[in-house]
Order: sequence, then structure tokens, then C-alpha cells
Amino acid sequence: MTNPTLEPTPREERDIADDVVARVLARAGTALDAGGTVHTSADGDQLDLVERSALKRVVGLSTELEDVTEVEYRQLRLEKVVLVGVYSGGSTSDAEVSLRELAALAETAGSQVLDGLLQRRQTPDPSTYLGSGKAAELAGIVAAVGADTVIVDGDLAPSQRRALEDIIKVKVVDRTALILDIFAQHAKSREGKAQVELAQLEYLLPRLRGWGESMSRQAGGQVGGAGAGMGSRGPGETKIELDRRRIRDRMAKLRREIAAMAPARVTKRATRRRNAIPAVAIAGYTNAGKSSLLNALTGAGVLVENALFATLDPTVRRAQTADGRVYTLADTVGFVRSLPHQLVEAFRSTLEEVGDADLLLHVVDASHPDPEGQIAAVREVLSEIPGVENVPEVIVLNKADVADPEVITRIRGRERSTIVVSAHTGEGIDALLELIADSLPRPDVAVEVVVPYTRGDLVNRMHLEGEIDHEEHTADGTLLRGRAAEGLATELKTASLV
Ligand SMILES: Nc1nc2c(ncn2[C@@H]2O[C@H](COP(=O)(O)OP(=O)(O)OP(=O)(O)O)[C@@H](O)[C@H]2O)c(=O)[nH]1
Ligand SMILES: [Mg+2]
Repeated sequence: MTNPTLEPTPREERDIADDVVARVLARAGTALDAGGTVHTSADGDQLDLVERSALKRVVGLSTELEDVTEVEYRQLRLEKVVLVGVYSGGSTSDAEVSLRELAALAETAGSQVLDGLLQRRQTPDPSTYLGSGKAAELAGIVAAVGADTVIVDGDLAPSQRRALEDIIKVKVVDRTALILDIFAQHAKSREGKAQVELAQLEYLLPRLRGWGESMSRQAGGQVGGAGAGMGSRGPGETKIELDRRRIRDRMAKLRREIAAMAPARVTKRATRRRNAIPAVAIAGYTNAGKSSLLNALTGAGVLVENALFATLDPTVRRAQTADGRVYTLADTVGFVRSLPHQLVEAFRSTLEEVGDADLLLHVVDASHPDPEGQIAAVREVLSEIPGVENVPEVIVLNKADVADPEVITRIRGRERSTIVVSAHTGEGIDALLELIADSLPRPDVAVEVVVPYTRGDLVNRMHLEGEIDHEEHTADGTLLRGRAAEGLATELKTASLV
């Protein structure tokens, strides 16, 4: 490969970049927000929080590159990291938002951010991403601060990662690997864990690097793998092939397991559909306040944390409108800019529930420096889910207590359906509850039935799910007149004595 021509960074730009890095680092340890996590009474006991805190990483775990096999590699803990961002156009404030988010992600993954490097160049260098000059500079910084990992704010091709590691001599991970790592730490349900592991393996497979490959490189200067030619075969290759096969087997097993878990949820969803219990899905960028909002709306104790991806396993709550209709409210995993496609794939079945909802509450952190960017990122992921285009969307501008009113006005001017709330102060929550009640489909099949007294369950359901105009206790049973959804209406009519 040719040596890339270096783009010398003009002095002035460098200063700006350094300035941004300094600003981000000044907040190191508090990259998420200066105040830390604040809980309201609606957040409940937050038992998960204790468990989550227990996940914080242990300092001092070895992350030497040499003595790990690739399968262990992905389980390495990140500790002391240096961040690297490459930005082309855009303002430095975009670069700052982006680097700050990377710092927040790194901290969420349990690492300590020691330094950062921003480089402006048109396109990433094909061989070393940064260009070899910048890479050498980075190697110096890494050695000076004693970092064990470099995190690149972008997607690295497998070959770029290898080339960078060769220059920098510590582990290099990209944004996708970092996000996958966070998901791996936080997934709790069996299905969530399996989905994340599958995504990790899919990411890992083309990136295998280990003793095996260096052996084959020594032998023939070729990248190991099935197509490697004569002279590249050696004891090392056997090892990497073995790793590959083990990974493929494991992936096949995970796919089978995930497929086997799906029916339970599909059945549940089908039951809900048949009974026409309306569903509201809460989605939005990570840390927007989705779980807080669910808590504020239902008083449920869902984990709220000032961390990215606090919620990985979707929580579904039952809620009731003021006039007594039951619906479900589902909290979902947060989205992030360039969410790894492996994750979108792995979580597809979970995300599909959003496409099945009757109403989408798209929660936005109105106090974030770039809420429009976050809205766009969320919509990009949502657009991949079938059915979402038919679900009415309300932009819920959260954190009104700390947001700039001008920003709120700006977004309201641009979006069709918005509502301003604060999950913390409770502002706007009643209005949101009303909006939900008005948006949900109403039961529409007229019924006039006499339900035998032995079927009190049906009467209960009519109270919860249907709308009753008249109820009377007769000699034979309960006379009900009103409207119900199709499934319930059929059951009522079958059981009816008239
Ligand atoms: N000031 C203020 N902070 C809020 C409000 N709502 C949520 N927060 C804070 O924002 C942070 C994130 O809240 P969560 O509810 O965990 O956010 P989430 O969208 O569920 O995040 P993930 O599950 O990580 O994607 C926490 O520190 C909350 O206390 C609000 O209305 N005002
Ligand atoms: Mg959450």
C-alpha cells in the first residue's frame, strides 16, 4: 500500500481542535452532564441501579495485545482511553458534540478518558484512517498518558484497525465496537443477551486477528483466511480458522435460540392485537429521558440513569386512560447516531414492536445542544422498521425545565405534532396523558349482551377494555350495552344469553 500524503493541519485549525478537546476533557468524568443522575419519586426504588453500579470496571485488568486470542479479545475491558475523531466539513461545534458523545459512551462503558485528538481531513486515510503522521503523533500521546486503548469516533475497516494497532501498539476499537461493548454489559434478558452476542460475533468475524494471522503474514505476507494461498499455511492459520469455525457455530446456535424465543413474544403480541389493547411505544435518542417519562406517566420504577443505554430490555407497563381504557406503554432501547447495523439487525424483532404500536412517543432531550440531529438519527433507525410509517408520531420535548425556550420554539415550528414536558417537574405530563387518551383507537363494535354471572371475567374486561353505556344486573346475568374491540365483542356475543 502506498504511503498516504499527509495533510498538514494548519496551525489555526489545530488550535481550534485542541480547544475542543480541552473543553471535552474538562468535563471528563462528567461528560454526560454536570449534575449526575437525579431521581424523582416516580422513579421508584431503582433497584437495578445497584446492580448497574456493580458493573463498573475493575482497574488493573491486563489488556496486553499479545497474549489474547481473538475470542477473548472482545471481552477485554476498556480502561484508560484516548479518543480520536476525524471530521471533514461541519463546524467545530459539531465535532465537539460528537467527541463529547464519544466520551460519554466511553465512560458508560466504564473507561476513563485521558486525552483526545481531533483531526480535520476530507476523508479518512484508507490505510491508517488517520494518516501515518497523525497516527505516529497519536502513538506518542498514548505512550505519554499511559493509555491502553484508543477509541476512534467512526467505523474502522478491519485493515485500518490492524494498521493503527501496529503503529500505536495498543488496542484500537471503533465506535461500533464500543457500542456493542456497552450493550453487552447491559443486556439482561436472555433474549437481549443472545441478540447482543450475535451482533458482537457478526462484527468480530471479519476482524479476527491473532497469533494465527501474524504467523501467516510472516509466512506469505498474505492475510490469513480461507482464500489464502500457498505459503500462508502454517500452524497459526489452523488456529485462526478454528476460531472462525467456533464463532460461526456459536452464531448459528444463537440464531436458533433467538428464533425459538420469538414465538413467546409474537404470541403475546398477537394476543394483545386480538384483544385490541392499544399500544404506545416510547422511543428516542439515548439519555433523552424515555424511562423517566414512562415513570412519570405510570409511576413505574424503571431504571433511570444518567448514562447512555441505561435501558436495554424493553419494559412494557399497563396504563389506563382517565376514562378507564387500558393500554400498554413500552419503553425501548435508546438510539444513537450510527447505531451499529449489526445491532439494528439483532434487535429487529424488538424494534418491530414499535412498528406495531398505535402511537409513537418520540422523546427528545430539548436541552441537548443538537436535538435536531438526534431526531434525525432516531428517524433513520426507525425508517428501517416495517410499519413505522403508519404509526402516528408525537415529538415529546422533554427536559423543559432545563431547555432553552428558543430551542423549543424552533423545534415546534418545524415538527407537526409536538408536546412539551418535563419528566422531572411533571410539567406537561397531564396534557400528554390526555393526548395519549385522544390518540388511542377506541373500541368500535357495538354490543348488547347479557353475560351469565359465571363469566365475571368478561364483564371485568369490558370495564377495562370496552366502553359501557349501560350496565344492569338482571335475573339471568349482567346486561351490557356499549362498544368493544372485535375480539372481545365476539367473546361477549358467544357467551351472551340473548
Ligand atoms: N432536568 C431534567 N432531567 C431529566 C428529565 N427527564 C430525564 N432526565 C434525566 O436524564 C437522564 C436520562 O434519563 P433516562 O430516563 O434514563 O433516559 P433514557 O432515555 O431512558 O435513556 P437510555 O435508557 O439510556 O436510552 C437522567 O439523568 C434523568 O434524570 C427532565 O425532565 N428534566
Ligand atoms: Mg432508559
